[in-house]
Amino acid sequence: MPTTPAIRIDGLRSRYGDFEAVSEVSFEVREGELFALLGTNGAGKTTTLEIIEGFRAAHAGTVRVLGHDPYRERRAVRPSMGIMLQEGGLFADLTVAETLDHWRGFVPDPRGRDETLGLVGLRDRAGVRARQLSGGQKRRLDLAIALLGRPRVLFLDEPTTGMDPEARRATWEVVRDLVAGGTTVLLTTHYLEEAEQLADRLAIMHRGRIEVAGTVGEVVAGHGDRITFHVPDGLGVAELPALHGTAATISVAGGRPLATYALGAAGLQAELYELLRWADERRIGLEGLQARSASLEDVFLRTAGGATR
Ligand SMILES: Nc1ncnc2c1ncn2[C@@H]1O[C@H](COP(=O)(O)OP(=O)(O)OP(=O)(O)O)[C@@H](O)[C@H]1O
Repeated sequence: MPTTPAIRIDGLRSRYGDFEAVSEVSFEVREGELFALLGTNGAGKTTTLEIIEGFRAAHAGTVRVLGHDPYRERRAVRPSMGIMLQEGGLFADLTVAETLDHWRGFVPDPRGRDETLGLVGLRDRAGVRARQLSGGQKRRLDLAIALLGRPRVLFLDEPTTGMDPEARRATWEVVRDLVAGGTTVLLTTHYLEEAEQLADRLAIMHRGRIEVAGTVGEVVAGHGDRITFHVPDGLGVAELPALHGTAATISVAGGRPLATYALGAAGLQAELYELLRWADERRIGLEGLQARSASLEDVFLRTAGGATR
């Protein structure tokens, strides 16, 4: 049975003066799913998020969070929302415990302080002042503040920026547990691996519009396969073969030229066979040879380059 989406955006537009930062954006976030909003710099993610959070009015279109207009019916919906601000809630001289105590005062029936610190792995930092925390620990304290009200809908704006890989993975576990417990999450991130790890569905924005949306599988489908290898020493780029008519593009990886074939319809097996036969006949070893499906990063880079338009 279809349920009402937790977030529904339809035909959203937003302008700064004459400049349209968000143009006709529509998407839904279902109750209990994690939806990732990705995009190039300046794509309009923050503007979209601020409108959904109720901080900014839309110029056109409809926005509903749990069935309410988050700007006009703020009081009805705000208690159900958790917003992870970018260090907005931290006071340099308050300890971690004092920071949470301060914010607990604004939330009806808040989550316990120790429980919240335990959730984000900051229990052993309770007595440390905010200004003495590392960048990643500050982000975890921002997350703790957002979780105090046991939100039904949680907004995470680049939640793991500044975290080391271990802290990032620990935060992903926290977020996974929240989603497993029924929390709806809208995430923005520049880390594509984060979206691949966490998102049930995602959208990629570019220049104010959503260019592609769906599950990771749906988004990468139709973007073909990739074959890559290091261009052998002494071989000119012009000497590389075209595989079923597709020429290699050259980038630099590890200080060496890397050949990439973005393949289409012929299929990976046939094109790989053609390449290996070519190399065999010339007794050339293909170092670092990889054959794989398109990744989210491939789709993102194509979107950023305008290739999907
Ligand atoms: N207050 C403002 N006044 C004028 N233009 C703005 C303002 N805020 C944002 N913009 C412009 O609107 C566009 C969208 O900005 P937004 O911050 O929403 O993008 P973003 O996707 O969050 O970018 P990033 O990933 O770089 O944070 C950009 O071109 C930006 O320069």
